[in-house]
Amino acid sequence: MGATQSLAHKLIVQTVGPKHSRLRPRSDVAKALGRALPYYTKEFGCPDGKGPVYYEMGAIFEDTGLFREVLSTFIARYQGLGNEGPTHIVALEARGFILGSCLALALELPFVIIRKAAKLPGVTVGHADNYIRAGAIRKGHRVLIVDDLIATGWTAISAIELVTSGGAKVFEVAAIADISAMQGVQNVHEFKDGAFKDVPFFTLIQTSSTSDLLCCNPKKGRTARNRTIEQVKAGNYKFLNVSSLVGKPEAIPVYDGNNVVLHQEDRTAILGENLPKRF
Ligand SMILES: O=P(O)(O)OC[C@H]1O[C@H](OP(=O)(O)OP(=O)(O)O)[C@H](O)[C@@H]1O
Ligand SMILES: Nc1ncnc2[nH]cnc12
Repeated sequence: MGATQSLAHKLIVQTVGPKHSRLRPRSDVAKALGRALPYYTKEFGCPDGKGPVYYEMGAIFEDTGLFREVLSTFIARYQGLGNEGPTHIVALEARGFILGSCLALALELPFVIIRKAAKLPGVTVGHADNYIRAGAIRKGHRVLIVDDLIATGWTAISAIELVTSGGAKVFEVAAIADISAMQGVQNVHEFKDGAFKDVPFFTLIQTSSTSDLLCCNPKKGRTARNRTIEQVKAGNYKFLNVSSLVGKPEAIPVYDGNNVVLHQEDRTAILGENLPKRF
C-alpha cells in the first residue's frame, strides 16, 4: 500500500494470511463489530442454504455510530494513496452497494455496480449470476471491490473475473466480515490454479469473533438485544412486520418492535393467535 496510509490505520491492521489483512481483534472497531453483528442459525435464517450461519449486516447499518466507524476505517485505508490508490470502486448487489457507494463518495471515486442477472440493460459482461456494464471498467483502472461479506468467496471470484476481463487490475477486495469457517479468501486464492493468488483482501473481522449472545435463534431463547421469550411475553408487544427469510411457511420468523424474532409456533403460543401462514 502507499506511503501515505496513516500510521493510526496501520497500527490497527494485521496480516492474517497470504494477501489477507484484518483489523486487530482488540481494536475498537473490531470489538464493536464483534458485539453488534447478529446471526441466525441455518435452521432459522438461511433460506437458500447459505450458511452454516446467516449474518445480518442490517444491524450494523442501523447503528449510525458503528456504520460511521466502519466507513471511517475503510476511508483511512484507501484515502490519499494518490497514483498508487484505487481509481474505481466496484460493489456487488445488494448489500455491497451500501458500503461501496458511501465509500466512493467519500473518496471521490467513480462507483460502478455489479448487478444480478436480468437487471442491467444494454451491453453487459457477465460471470455466473453477476453482470457489469460493458466498458465501465477498463485497462488502466485499479479497482477496489467492495462487498459486505465474504462467505465461500464465489461472489468475490465473480467480481474479480469481471474486473480483470476488462483488462483492469484489482487493487483490493474489501468487506466488513469474512466467515472464517468457509475459507472464502483461501478459495479465491486457490481458484483456477492460483490465477487470483495475488489479489489482496481486507476484512474488518472474522465472524468467529462475534458473541454467542448475538444469536437470534429463538430456540435459544435469546435475541439480538438479549431479551428472552419470557421477557417479550411480559412486555408491550406489537407486530411491525413479517420476514420470510426462512421460506418454510410453518417457520416464518416474525420481527417485532423489540427486535425479537419468533417462529410461527412461538408466535401462536405467545399471542394465542391463528395467524395466516403468509401475509
Ligand atoms: O462469498 P459468497 O459465498 O459468494 O457469499 C457472499 C455474498 O453473498 C451475499 O450476497 P447475496 O448473494 O446473498 O445477495 P444480497 O446482498 O442481495 O442479499 C453477500 O452480500 C455477498 O455478496
Ligand atoms: N452466511 C451468510 N450470511 C449472510 N450473508 C451471506 N451471503 C452468503 N452467505 C451468507
